[in-house]
Amino acid sequence: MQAGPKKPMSLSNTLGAMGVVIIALSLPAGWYLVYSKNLERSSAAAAAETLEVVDSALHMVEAVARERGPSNAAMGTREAALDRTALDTARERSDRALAHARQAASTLRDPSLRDSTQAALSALQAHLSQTRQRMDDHLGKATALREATLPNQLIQEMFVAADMASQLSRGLAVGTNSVSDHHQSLRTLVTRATIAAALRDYAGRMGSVVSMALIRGTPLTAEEQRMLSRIHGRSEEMRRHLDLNILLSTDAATQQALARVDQRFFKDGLNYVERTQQVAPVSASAFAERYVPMIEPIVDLRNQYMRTARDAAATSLERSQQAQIGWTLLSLAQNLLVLTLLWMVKRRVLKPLSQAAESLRRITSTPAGEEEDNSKSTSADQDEVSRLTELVGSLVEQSQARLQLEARQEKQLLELRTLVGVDPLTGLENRRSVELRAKALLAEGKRHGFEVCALVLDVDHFKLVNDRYGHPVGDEALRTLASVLQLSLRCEDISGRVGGEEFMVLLGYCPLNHALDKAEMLRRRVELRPIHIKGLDEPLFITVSVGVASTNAHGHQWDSLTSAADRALYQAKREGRNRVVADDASNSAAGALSSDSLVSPPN
Ligand SMILES: Nc1nc2c(ncn2[C@@H]2O[C@H](COP(=O)(O)OP(=O)(O)OP(=O)(O)O)[C@@H](O)[C@H]2O)c(=O)[nH]1
Repeated sequence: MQAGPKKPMSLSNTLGAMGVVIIALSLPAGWYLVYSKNLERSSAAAAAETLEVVDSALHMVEAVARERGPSNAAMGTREAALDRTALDTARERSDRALAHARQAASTLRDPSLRDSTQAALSALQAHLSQTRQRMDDHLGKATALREATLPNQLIQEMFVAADMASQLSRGLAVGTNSVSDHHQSLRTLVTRATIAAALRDYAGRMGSVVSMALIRGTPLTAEEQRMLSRIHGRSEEMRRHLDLNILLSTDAATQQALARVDQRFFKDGLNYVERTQQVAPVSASAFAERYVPMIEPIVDLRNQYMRTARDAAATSLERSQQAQIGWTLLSLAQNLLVLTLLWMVKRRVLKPLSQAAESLRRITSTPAGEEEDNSKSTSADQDEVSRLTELVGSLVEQSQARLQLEARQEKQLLELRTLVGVDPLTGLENRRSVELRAKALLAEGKRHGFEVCALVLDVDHFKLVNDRYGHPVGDEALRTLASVLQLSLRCEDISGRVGGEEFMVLLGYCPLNHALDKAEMLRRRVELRPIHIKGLDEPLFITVSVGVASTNAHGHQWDSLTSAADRALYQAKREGRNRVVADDASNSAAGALSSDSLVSPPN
């Protein structure tokens, strides 16, 4: 079987298909956009949450480092004078910080980071417990029985605990980096906060080393000297890093915090440690009292970094939430707009087009009985516009045919009217009709003995009207004259156009004096009737000359009566036009009759 020619799709269906394609393309694009914005938002949320965990870890690092001070003091105090209050408070603070860090770590989204953090926290807790137990055993012994080298070992173990806590916080900071790939500023801030926390630990270690010597009451050992210079070296390294940050930082609060660390720890604090070794020794608690406030600005700096990081994370989260909402709404609005546009085109363009095509189809449909033109395509094969175009084409064809038909009909009507005795220009009777009816009237007048008068009216200087204003204006003048006749005569009077600009009126049962009055009235009305011509400012006026003849003078014969009226008309023309003249014989007959006061007998 051979496949037929492919049918074009209707515009409505094309529009529908376009809508489906646009929506099908834009939905995944919109979805992808919203999805990627959602990823950014959850990445920002995860970064903000991880920051909290890092912050709690840094607090823990500090708490563990601070536990060393009371531990040192306790180990350097004689058994009898031992007051554990400060030590217990410091341990409780460390435990609280550890518990808080453990709780915060449980919220981490990355399971491997969460598990490794929990494991590191457990290890730290175990190490601390063990070290504390050994310390408590040591403190429980009488001073004389105490092992002399154990405090140093235990302080070393506390250093290990601090190292474990620092390592844990660095691991978390690295974890934060992976979460906040899109948040470069967060990464930098967390790294700096970690450095500050590490610096705080090193500063504390310096104090611990010096305190131990002060507690012992002996100068620093060679090992302690090496340890101090190592710590000093690391601290200076961090200082260089932080000084570099001063140059990079644009935040005034951070710059102030950095300047305070520089002044209080790197200048005052390190000088004090140096002096304490060389000049007269002080008590451990007096040293701690002066030294600890000098390292506090490092904690402030760390807090400042974390504060800035938290603010940046919150701003980033807020922005990404707004962006997600914005893009979701935009994507929805775009789809809605496309659908609305398509719907409007369908409703405002295609529907009226179809309705217009349907109306045209009804107008142009082949009348019943006639055969359909099979060469024309059917509506099902076409779209709305081609259908409408074809229908308009056939409507134009039909109108042209109709116009030709109307012209033919008008011509036929003209011929018909001439045949039935109507003058086509004025609508009055033509010469033939006037003559027929006049002869009937004359015959009746003759039989019943009544007088008939004939009036012949001729437009004066009509040739001039034609020559000056053109033939159409002349025609209009003739129509005006005809309307004056129609409005002025009785229905039983006979009137008609018998020549170019010549009209005739026959009045039955009419004596000559009445006929003359009537003729005068007609002449007057024509003279006064303005003819308004398009394009002319002033109206046109015409006059007529009227010739009148009576059967009383000429008998009831058509030829003799009309000849007499014609003669009277020529006389009126000769006498100057725009006047009514009765022929002499008619006047005489009327004169004789009026003197006799008699009605003329029938001929
Ligand atoms: N517009 C128009 N002119 C017509 C018609 N029939 C005759 N005429 C014109 O009427 C004019 C008659 O001119 P004339 O016979 O010279 O008479 P006139 O100019 O009226 O002069 P007088 O009768 O002597 O006053 C001619 O120019 C004819 O062409 C018609 O149906 N329409």
